[in-house]
Amino acid sequence: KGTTREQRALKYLKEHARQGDPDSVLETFDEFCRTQEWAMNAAEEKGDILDEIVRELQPTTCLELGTYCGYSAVRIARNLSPSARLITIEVNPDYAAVAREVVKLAGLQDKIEVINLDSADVIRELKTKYDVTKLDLVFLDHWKYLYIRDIKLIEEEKLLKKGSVVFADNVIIPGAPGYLEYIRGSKNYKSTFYSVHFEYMDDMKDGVEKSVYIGDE
Ligand SMILES: O=c1[nH]cnc2c(O)cc(-c3ccc(F)cc3)c(-c3ccc(F)cc3)c12
Ligand SMILES: [Mg+2]
Repeated sequence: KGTTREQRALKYLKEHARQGDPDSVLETFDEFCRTQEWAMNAAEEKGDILDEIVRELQPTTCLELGTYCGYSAVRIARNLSPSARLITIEVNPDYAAVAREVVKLAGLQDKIEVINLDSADVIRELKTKYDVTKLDLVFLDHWKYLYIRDIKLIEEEKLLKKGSVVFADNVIIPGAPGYLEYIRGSKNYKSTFYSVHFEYMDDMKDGVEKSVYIGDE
């Protein structure tokens, strides 16, 4: 079959979701993952916690590391205020291409910017090239070994302010070696762990970690 799983998911979304309706795109993607093929979306319990964070925080500037097909980008952006924006970084060009289509299908292309580059390179240029002053919300959902590298880089760039939230997926499966020790051991964060089901798998447990930045500006 010449198509990839991500292309098949996009095809399904284009055929079954309502254009311009983020909720429909998410519901349809969940249906695809439950009935056709599993995909690594921060969905269900993970998505519910993400929704809660966005609704409570009302972030103006959000950064997501690891776009994949754009599911969580749509999930975040659908709850953002009119002038708020999400920058999401995806190193894999095939995933980024699908994500851009999913974002367009949801009608959120004015709120979401998908960048097909390495996260470290973009983080270093957020202030100068991407017109960012501070990040209100960071969602870590890319490669487990990069969580600690990138959070340190974000701190180095002084991109966090008191109250900024760093939300990390997969801290149990597959785990984020070093990240949990680092963030829980840091005096600059107040962290909370949530035990959740692994996306679309009722018999597997994963974990997400919500860390509020309390350190110096
Ligand atoms: O890489 C991921 N990035 C962001 N979120 C992920 C997620 O929510 C789940 C998984 C995941 C998939 C299958 C499995 F059996 C266990 C875990 C992965 C992942 C991990 C290692 C891999 F080798 C390939 C995929 C990611
Ligand atoms: Mg994940």
